Amino acid sequence: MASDHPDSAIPDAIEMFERERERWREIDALLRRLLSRLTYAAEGRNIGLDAVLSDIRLATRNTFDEQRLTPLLDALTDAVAVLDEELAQPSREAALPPSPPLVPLPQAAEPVLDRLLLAILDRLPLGETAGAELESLRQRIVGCHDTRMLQAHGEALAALVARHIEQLEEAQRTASRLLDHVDNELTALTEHLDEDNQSRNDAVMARRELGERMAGEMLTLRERARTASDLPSLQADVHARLAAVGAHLATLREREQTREQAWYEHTARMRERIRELESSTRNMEATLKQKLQLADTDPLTGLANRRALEARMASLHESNAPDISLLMLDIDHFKSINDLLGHTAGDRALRIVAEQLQAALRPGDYLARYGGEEFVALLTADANEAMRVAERLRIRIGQARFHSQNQVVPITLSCGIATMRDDDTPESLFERADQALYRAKDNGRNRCEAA
Ligand SMILES: Nc1nc2c(ncn2[C@@H]2O[C@H](COP(=O)(O)OP(=O)(O)OP(=O)(O)O)[C@@H](O)[C@H]2O)c(=O)[nH]1
Repeated sequence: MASDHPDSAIPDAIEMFERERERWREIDALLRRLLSRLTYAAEGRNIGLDAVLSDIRLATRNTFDEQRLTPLLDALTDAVAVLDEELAQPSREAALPPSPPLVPLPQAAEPVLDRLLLAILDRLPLGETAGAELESLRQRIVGCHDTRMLQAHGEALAALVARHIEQLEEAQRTASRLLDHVDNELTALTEHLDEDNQSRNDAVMARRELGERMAGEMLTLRERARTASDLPSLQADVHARLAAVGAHLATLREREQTREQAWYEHTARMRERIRELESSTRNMEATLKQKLQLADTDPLTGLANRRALEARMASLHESNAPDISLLMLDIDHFKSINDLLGHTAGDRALRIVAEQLQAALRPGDYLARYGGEEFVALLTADANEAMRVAERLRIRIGQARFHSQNQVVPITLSCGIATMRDDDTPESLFERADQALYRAKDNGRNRCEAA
């Protein structure tokens, strides 16, 4: 989580970018493995197609090499077109060179692939910009059982991940540039202080030099007074010496004034630079705070997202806070709301549920959107109190009037509740609440079950 201390905002942000980049790299690797499996799954239909699939596997083994992939994708399209033609004209089969026997796809392969892609999608942190694209991809994957289409969706997902990694790297480069800027300004400030010190040392030396000269003049005068034979020549000598001392003083004053003037100008310039530095640091801090906050916020509902929730659970666990209960709240049959009323209405329903839940909780309680149509509330409450709160939330959502296409759409939710035990970790607490939620679903939905 971001610290409020200004000194740590930049390192926190850089650390966050590093973590995010690592996560996206893992996803990137996962997608490449997935793509590789997809190509294996599609093999055995046509020699040409097999060759292209093998090349695609090689081209994506370590990274997505766009330059190599683009011609391969064209070749893939051609190979698939040939395959389509072969399938459409079985009578030509005899004239074609013998193909290896068709290896039937395992029955479970396609549904597994679409579930696998959906599982990856669910694990992706939905940034504000990627969110809409990912959701549209989700819609295309749901219910799709065509291996080739799934492969194309996998590639689209991979491209999106690659773009996101690029954006993260750019954000990290920006933070580094800002750090360099601060570093340069601080170096300039240190140099100014060094110069200032030097100038003070010079002034001290000049004063010491004047003191020594005055002492010399006084010594000479005293000697002249002792050996002087007549008063007029002594007077003339005293005047001459005093004039010399006066000249020394005037030179020193002039030098001091010049030095002082230079010092004022230099200091004014430095003050200006410090003001600029403060202002750019403030802007930078605000931008980074905003970025950190966005990284912890679900763009659709404005609630904390899964990442923020996990951090919150970890810190509650570390602090040994007593009486922590976790409520896992899942909207019932949400898919049918999407299917019947459309995705936009589904989004609106999610926002309304989020508002209703937030309004029904106490200020100290913590609410997050865990993903999809699932919300999590963290309460300071024992098991009995947690059940009361969960029931209150369930009833409130059941009574909320959600309107779409001139009809009232009933929305209910099911809830699983777990209260932290001594031997619990954040994961086990979550797991127990999840199991209780499944029981609530199995037992008919629109109900709460405690672990
Ligand atoms: N509109 C919208 N739909 C979403 C979003 N995130 C996930 N979904 C959809 O939520 C639906 C969840 O469906 P399921 O997991 O089958 O669950 P359900 O229909 O609520 O059924 P039960 O939980 O068993 O009662 C899927 O259709 C997802 O596409 C979102 O941000 N907006």
